Amino acid sequence: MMNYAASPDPAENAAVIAQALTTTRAGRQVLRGMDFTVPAGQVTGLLGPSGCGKTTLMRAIVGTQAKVGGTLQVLGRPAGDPALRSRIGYVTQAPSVYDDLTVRQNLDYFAAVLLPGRAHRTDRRTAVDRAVEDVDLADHADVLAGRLSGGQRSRVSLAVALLGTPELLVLDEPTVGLDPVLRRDLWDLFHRIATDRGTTLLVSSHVMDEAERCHRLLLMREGEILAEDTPEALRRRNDTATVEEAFLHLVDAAAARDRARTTHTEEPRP
Ligand SMILES: Nc1ncnc2c1ncn2[C@@H]1O[C@H](COP(=O)(O)OP(=O)(O)OP(=O)(O)O)[C@@H](O)[C@H]1O
Repeated sequence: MMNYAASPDPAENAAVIAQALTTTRAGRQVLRGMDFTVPAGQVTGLLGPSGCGKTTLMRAIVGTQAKVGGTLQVLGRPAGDPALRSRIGYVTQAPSVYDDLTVRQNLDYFAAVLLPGRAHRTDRRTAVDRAVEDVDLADHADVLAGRLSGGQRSRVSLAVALLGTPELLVLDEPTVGLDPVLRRDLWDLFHRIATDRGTTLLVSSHVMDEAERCHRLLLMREGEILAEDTPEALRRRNDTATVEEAFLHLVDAAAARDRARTTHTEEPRP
């Protein structure tokens, strides 16, 4: 079983602090009063079944989600504060790259937005070279993005997010559809980014074996936090061999509580 060292008190040095966080989408409550922290400089996994609200939560953190209630502090500022824009990298599920540009041209384009002007020419080139190396696409730098595999295109998106050397990197299911070797390589990259640069990573997934690769986990179900802890502590506390079993145990317990609550509410008065 993998164990990554994590600091003992995540709240002490938190990149994200949420209190009573709520939001609605299309009139439906999607986040239902969430309290959690994301420790700085670590890889935190956001795991939960499809539709539980992972993307919505990430959108709230990066400041693109409307109608967010409660308190949400990101890198010491309220979520959505314009000063946070250059400090956060966000990679959505759909790779945002231009198919008719090469990998390098895509990165040059985004680098020009981040670091405009002749004065930044050298910085732009350095940032693009480093991002291409980071995601291991140096051999494909001159290939059109439209001719890349799905995994390679996801890595171009990640390279774009790395260009601005963000303090917080929010990655929405970055390993979906990738083969096991690429998934392992990407997770190694996430850890290198956290260790070498002190970057905070929040990575969503619904693949439970990826949970074991995180320093810390936020387990979600139906817009609520089921558990927030290290993989090791979750296994130990639930007396299970894997995080997946711990998660299922917690889901069953939460479902039983919901059922009991419903039955109780429906009982006729004497
Ligand atoms: N654009 C939208 N308008 C209205 N409701 C939405 C929209 N996008 C998502 N929802 C609803 O919000 C809820 C949470 O969706 P969200 O995409 O955050 O879940 P998720 O956990 O990221 O799912 P997945 O793992 O499938 O990506 C779902 O019930 C979904 O139907």
